[in-house]
Parts: sequence; C-alpha cells; structure tokens
Amino acid sequence: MASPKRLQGLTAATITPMTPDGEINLSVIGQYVDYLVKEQGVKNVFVNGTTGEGLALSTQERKQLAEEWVTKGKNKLDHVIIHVGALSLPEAKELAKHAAAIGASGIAGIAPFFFKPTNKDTLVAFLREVASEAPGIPFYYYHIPPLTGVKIRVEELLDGIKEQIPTFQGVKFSDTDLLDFAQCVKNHKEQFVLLYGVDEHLLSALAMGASGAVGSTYNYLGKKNNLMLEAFAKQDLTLAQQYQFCTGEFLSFVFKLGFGVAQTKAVMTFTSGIPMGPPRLPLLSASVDFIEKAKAKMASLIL
Ligand SMILES: CC(=O)N[C@H](C=O)[C@@H](O)[C@H](O)[C@H](O)CO
Ligand SMILES: CC(=O)C(=O)O
Repeated sequence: MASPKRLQGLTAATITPMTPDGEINLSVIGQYVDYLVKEQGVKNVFVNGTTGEGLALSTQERKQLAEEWVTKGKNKLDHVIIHVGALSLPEAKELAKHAAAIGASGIAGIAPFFFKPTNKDTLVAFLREVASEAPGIPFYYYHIPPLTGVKIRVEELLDGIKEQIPTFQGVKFSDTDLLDFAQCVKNHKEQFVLLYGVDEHLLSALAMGASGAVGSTYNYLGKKNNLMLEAFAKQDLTLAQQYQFCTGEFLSFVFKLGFGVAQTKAVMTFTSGIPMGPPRLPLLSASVDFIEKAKAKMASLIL
C-alpha cells in the first residue's frame, strides 16, 4: 500500500474489536473500514496504538491486526500506519519488518516507557534501529508523554533526525505543549508532517500549522471534524470553532463520567453499530449507565 501522498487530514486511531471472551475479532474489520470511509469520510488509519490497545496485545495479535487492516483497506484507505512500538527492541523491530513486508504505508513508534531513554540520543538510537527494519516506508515518532512518561521535547528530537533516520517522516504529537508543537512546525513544516493528537484541541494546533490529526474521536466524529478542517481552510473561524466546541461538549461531558479506551469502544459500538466488544484487562468495560448517558449526549449534539 505504498502511498506517494503525504499524510494529511484526519487519521482514525483504530479500536481493536474483541469478542465477548476477549479474543481479537478480525471479522468486523472490513465493515469497520467501510464505515470510516463512507460514514465518516476518514481514509487514514493508525493501527495498534493507544486506542487499539496495542501494548496490551501479543506480537502475534498485532501482526494479525496489521495484516487485516492492510488487506481490507486495499483500494479503500489512503494510509494504513502500523504502530510497532514496544518495550523490547527485538519485538519492535520484528513488528516493523512485518509491517513493511505486508505493505503498510508507514510505521510509528513510541518511546519505550519502562526503562526510559533519558536523553535525545538514546531515544533516537532506539527509534533508528526500529525504523531501519522498514527502510522502504515512512517512520513517524509517536509522542505521548502523559502515557510514556518520556518528556524529551520534540523540537529537540527533530533537530538533525533525518541524518540518523532517513525514513523519518513526521510526528504524532499527543501532548498539550503547543509551544513545542509550534517550534516543530516552524522548523520542519516543509520536511515533516506534524499530526496533532489531542482531539479536543485540534483547532489550536491547526492555528499553529498542524498538517493533520490522529485521534480516537475521528472514529465517530470524523465527519464533524472534516467539516471543521474545511471551515478552517476557508478561514471561517467562527464555524470551525462551532465544530471544535461540539467535540469539546461531548468530551467534556464524558470526561466527567470517566473516559478512556474502554469507553471509546462503547461509544463506537453505539455510533457505528459494529460490535467493538470489551477492552482487555486491566481495562474494564464501560458501564451501562455510561453508555446511556453518552448516547443521549451524542444525540443532543446540534451541529
Ligand atoms: C490518550 C489518548 O488516547 N489520546 C488520543 C490520541 O492520542 C486522543 O485521540 C484522545 O483519545 C482524545 O483526544 C480524547 O481525549
Ligand atoms: C489516539 C491515538 O493516536 C492512539 O490511540 O494511538
């Protein structure tokens, strides 16, 4: 699926569908691809990331999911990015090699977060080994300090990275440090794609010059977010704000109830009609009370 087009617009961080007894459920992925493309207008996916419970899956499961997304996305999706980050370097390398072999359009990796890199050079050294297993496809760094605890600034990381990692193509930036993000744009906008990953703040990141976004809500609020991107491109800030406030209204409501990957699975199930199943331990399924309240809130969104 080598795609010559640069990644832009929205990318859905895919959910990993599971059966009621907790096995990965590959059988609904074809339907999931069609839903994203036809109902949400989203043609890029980021597989096995945070929302996909990638770090809670076995290597074998991650490979099966990657294959299914690439196969079912053929001629339908523009980019299938596989997250290959892992705590163990050999495992991350194996996943990178596999993603390249099955025809993924790119790979991404987080910083290892148990034994953490303490400076930029060790992080780059780790990422370089991973990326070198897939020399023919782009590599994206997945920056998510609230979950990894690795706070090395991306501005610093990007300085000189292309010499170390020739396939380096961009960053998925899941943090609220918009100064760091803006510096990345200022210094590298021509060279790299800078994808923002905090959905409720996307409009601010667009103002800073984001190339696009990767996030969980584009699974079920993709259409509204595409309209926000259009409004922003036309410089209709008032309309763009209305769409951003719409995402904000929903998220601010569910945050108060307790919101994470488990709840995202429930929201996607009632929005798309595709059964996403339960999350894997230590996450627990969303409660019936949450589902009822979130459903009513979703139905009340006016835009
Ligand atoms: C921590 C986490 O899962 N972040 C996601 C992507 O990075 C976002 O898409 C959030 O789910 C979303 O912004 C809601 O907070
Ligand atoms: C949001 C995102 O990109 C992820 O779930 O990995």
